[in-house]
Amino acid sequence: MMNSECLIEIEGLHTRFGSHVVHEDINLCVHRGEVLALVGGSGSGKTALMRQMLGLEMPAEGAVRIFGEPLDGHDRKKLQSMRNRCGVLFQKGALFSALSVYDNIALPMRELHILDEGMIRDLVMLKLKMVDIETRHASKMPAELSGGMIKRIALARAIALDPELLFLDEPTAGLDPELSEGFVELIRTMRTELTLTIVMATHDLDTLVALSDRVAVLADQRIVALGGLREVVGKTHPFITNFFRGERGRKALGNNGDVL
Ligand SMILES: Nc1ncnc2c1ncn2[C@@H]1O[C@H](COP(=O)(O)OP(=O)(O)OP(=O)(O)O)[C@@H](O)[C@H]1O
Repeated sequence: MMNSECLIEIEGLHTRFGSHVVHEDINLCVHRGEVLALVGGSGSGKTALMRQMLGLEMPAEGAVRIFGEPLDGHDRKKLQSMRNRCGVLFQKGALFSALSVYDNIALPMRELHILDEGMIRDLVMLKLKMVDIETRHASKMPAELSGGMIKRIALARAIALDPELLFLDEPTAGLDPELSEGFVELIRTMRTELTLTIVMATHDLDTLVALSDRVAVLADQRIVALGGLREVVGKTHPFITNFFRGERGRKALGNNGDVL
């Protein structure tokens, strides 16, 4: 049974690319208001799963519902209106290089065709403030910006339409530890201010510890563990042991593997 408490619900999902099986029988409920982290080895299908949650790709088998509605069988307009309730910060293509900071953030607003330029201007400036970027940078091009600024501006674009649901693919990849910490803090603030539900893929344990309420571990084409960090760390799957119990894990979780 589909559960009304689930902002995203996945039932019996299979993903295949030709003969390559990526997911087999994935079942998952993302609760409203939670931060759910997807972890798994490279190629375990974290990005593919998020793309299917957004309806950018369709599963070979199974069903995905977001906001209580199935993703298949909709016309483009309906699908677009569901996507407008989602913000996306994907690893690749964080910003359009040919557009200024201002135009990058304004783009999703303009695509709605209901806001006038004055209103868009106010909203762009507000979003820049929310991500701690001074408005004087609005006319800059992405090539003139540091990696940390690009992430913040990409986040400003992701929240341009005040989404309920935010997808983050490796949000702190490519940032040094200090910038990464600042960015995580920003996401935490944003989460509270905007009462967001977040689905995030990450390899970074510090990000995972700082942000996630629950963790879903993808391995062997399935979700092999799902729960709070403490619960997941206690499981004995080889991926989990390697991922959480190495030197990196001890640093992020504390010497005893304690997450608190
Ligand atoms: N459109 C596609 N066509 C063919 N194969 C694909 C496609 N998208 C993903 N794959 C394959 O599916 C598998 C899962 O890819 P995905 O990018 O979801 O993994 P991931 O867990 O996000 O990996 P990473 O941590 O490296 O980003 C990979 O083997 C990838 O090559």
